[in-house]
Amino acid sequence: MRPEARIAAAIEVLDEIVGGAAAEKALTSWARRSRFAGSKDRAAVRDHVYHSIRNLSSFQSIAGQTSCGASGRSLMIGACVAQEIPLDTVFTGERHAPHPLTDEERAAITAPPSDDPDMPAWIFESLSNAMGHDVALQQARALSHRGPITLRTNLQKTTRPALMDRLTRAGVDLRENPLAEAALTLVQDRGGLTNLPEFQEGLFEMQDASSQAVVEALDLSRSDHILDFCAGGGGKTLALAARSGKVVTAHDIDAGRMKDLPQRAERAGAQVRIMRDRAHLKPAGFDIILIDAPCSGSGSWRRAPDAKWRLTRERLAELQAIQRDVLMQTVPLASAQGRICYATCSILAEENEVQKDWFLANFDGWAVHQEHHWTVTPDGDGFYLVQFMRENAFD
Ligand SMILES: C[S@@+](CC[C@H](N)C(=O)[O-])C[C@H]1O[C@@H](n2cnc3c(N)ncnc32)[C@H](O)[C@@H]1O
Repeated sequence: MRPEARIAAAIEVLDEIVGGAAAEKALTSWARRSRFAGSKDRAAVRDHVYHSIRNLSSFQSIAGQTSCGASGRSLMIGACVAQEIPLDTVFTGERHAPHPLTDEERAAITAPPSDDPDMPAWIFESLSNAMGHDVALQQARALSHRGPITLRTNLQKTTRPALMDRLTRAGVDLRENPLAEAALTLVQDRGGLTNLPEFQEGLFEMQDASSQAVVEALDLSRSDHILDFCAGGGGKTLALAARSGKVVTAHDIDAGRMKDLPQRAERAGAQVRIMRDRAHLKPAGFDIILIDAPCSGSGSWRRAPDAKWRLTRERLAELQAIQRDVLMQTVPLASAQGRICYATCSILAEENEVQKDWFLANFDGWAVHQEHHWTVTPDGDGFYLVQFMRENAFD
């Protein structure tokens, strides 16, 4: 496909997304009906689409439109202006290119805004209240860029330098990521990593560096019984198992999410015990309980940018209620010295500090052992971790 045809395809997909379709679904259905598109075309259309959703408000404003009146065409006009792509070379109307700009469209174009947070106003206000306007704007702008692609070296099977050496010889351009000791981040974007023999041998998993850093922040050395209470696909379960060398119990309310975990654990050489039924988890039986809580995902909105435009106050309140429920459920499972480690991939105080304060106010005898924030940076996503411990268990 020519560059203009890829932009026309992005316009088509974006129209579906602003009409309410989920971004991944809209891209998949476009790819299905566009058999002529090769892998590079699909990647290029995807890049256009994700970049436009991340910057939806800015690009709409360049095209002289509001966020409410978003359309694929105005978004791509804004995207081209922002990237200094001459509009007349793209909007030509020839073959599969989008049709030329009308006089009205041309007259509506304005300069790119410098301080648009590109998120709903109520969310930006909440971020600003928690971290101050300038930091909030810096975080919002960080979310408008593409996120890094990072691998986690399986330290049970190899070392980071050894893996880096093998992958470099296989043509993968990587850098050591300072956020986590097992993290290697792609310098040059490329797909197909999970087809490499190194992946099949279990030498690495795909995992954001902040997710890895959360696991690295936990002291697993004196913890024999480790529970990943919201295991999902098991990314953190495997990291916990690799780091501790111990059996990790994995649970999730939606057991279906853990369906690939046995196979992933086998590939990694990790010892994972899956517990589908919460009633079978041993009371007072765990020294480390990781809660990788369901959340807005605001710290990783670079990867799922439509989520930031869809989050509502009501949904956030629902998530907070679920997070509190999960915290409550884990208290009876913690051993006398046990730690409850509550994490979110969110930068919203409502899901982080507010939940910490709620826990401390509602559970007597518990205190904060450690608290960490990871902001959205070129190295990793935004994450939060607070570790609670019984006051009488402090050394
Ligand atoms: C952020 S995801 C976990 C991601 C996973 N830890 C990983 O690293 O790949 C949150 C998970 O919490 C699960 N969850 C939601 N409510 C829960 C509950 N009450 N008890 C246990 N798990 C729950 C969801 O099904 C979802 O898989």
